[in-house]
Amino acid sequence: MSVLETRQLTRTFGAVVAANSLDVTIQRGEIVGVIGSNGAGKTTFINMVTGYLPATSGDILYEGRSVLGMKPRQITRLGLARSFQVAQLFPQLTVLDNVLMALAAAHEAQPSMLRHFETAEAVREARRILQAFGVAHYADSEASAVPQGARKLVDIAMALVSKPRMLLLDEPTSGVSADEKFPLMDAVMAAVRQSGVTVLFVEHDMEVVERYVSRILAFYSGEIIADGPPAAVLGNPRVQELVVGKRASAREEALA
Ligand SMILES: Nc1ncnc2c1ncn2[C@@H]1O[C@H](COP(=O)(O)OP(=O)(O)OP(=O)(O)O)[C@@H](O)[C@H]1O
Repeated sequence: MSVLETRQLTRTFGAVVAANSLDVTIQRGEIVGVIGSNGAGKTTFINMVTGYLPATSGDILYEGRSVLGMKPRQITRLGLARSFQVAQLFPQLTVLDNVLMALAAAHEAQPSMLRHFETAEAVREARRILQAFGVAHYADSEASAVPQGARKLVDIAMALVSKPRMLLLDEPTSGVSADEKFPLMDAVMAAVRQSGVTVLFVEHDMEVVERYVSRILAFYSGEIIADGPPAAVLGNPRVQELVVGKRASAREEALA
């Protein structure tokens, strides 16, 4: 059985068709990269699948069950977690306390019960998670004082504490320096392999995509114009013209 399946999934914003009848099937254990130029519909797709944006029409099946119309929390509880383009940490709390909060949320604790998640066992589990992501040395630092790459890792670690079976990452390397991006992705992938979670991530950096994924979905103007192994998709002339080329020229313009 597939982990995720969308059927004719569509979202419009007025006259803009941000997702046009998307049929996507993701199998267990796949690591899938989603690429596309600005405005191609990547975030719209992730937001619909995770319940942050209602679909205009179509269906979304997670492990064979429709999650259409469910709230983000309900979808997370079913085992489909996500991280955001900007790390969603409580800046004044320490990194350890952020992970403890995520552990409490994963157990659906009420605020009055949060104290129960500061047990020696919970702290040990939180430290183990930080260790798995290579950021244990930041455990007692305030989240706002931690470098961007490490903050992103903590954010992704927090998405994994609920032990999801599928993880959606929106631009894990955005805002991260060139030096940090491969160590960050190595740490994420090591943790992902350990947990066996299926991953789909949006990524603008083709070097990152090529290195870490087994399959690419290329979006353009709300449609998927190519779907397959990295070499085939990145070598596809339409992808080169409409996705890779556009990104390269946008970068050149920005540098000019
Ligand atoms: N809330 C909204 N209201 C109106 N239009 C929207 C809204 N969200 C997205 N759109 C439009 O839908 C289209 C797809 O946008 P989306 O953000 O999904 O693209 P993207 O591929 O994630 O782009 P980026 O790489 O810039 O994040 C764009 O034309 C965008 O302007």
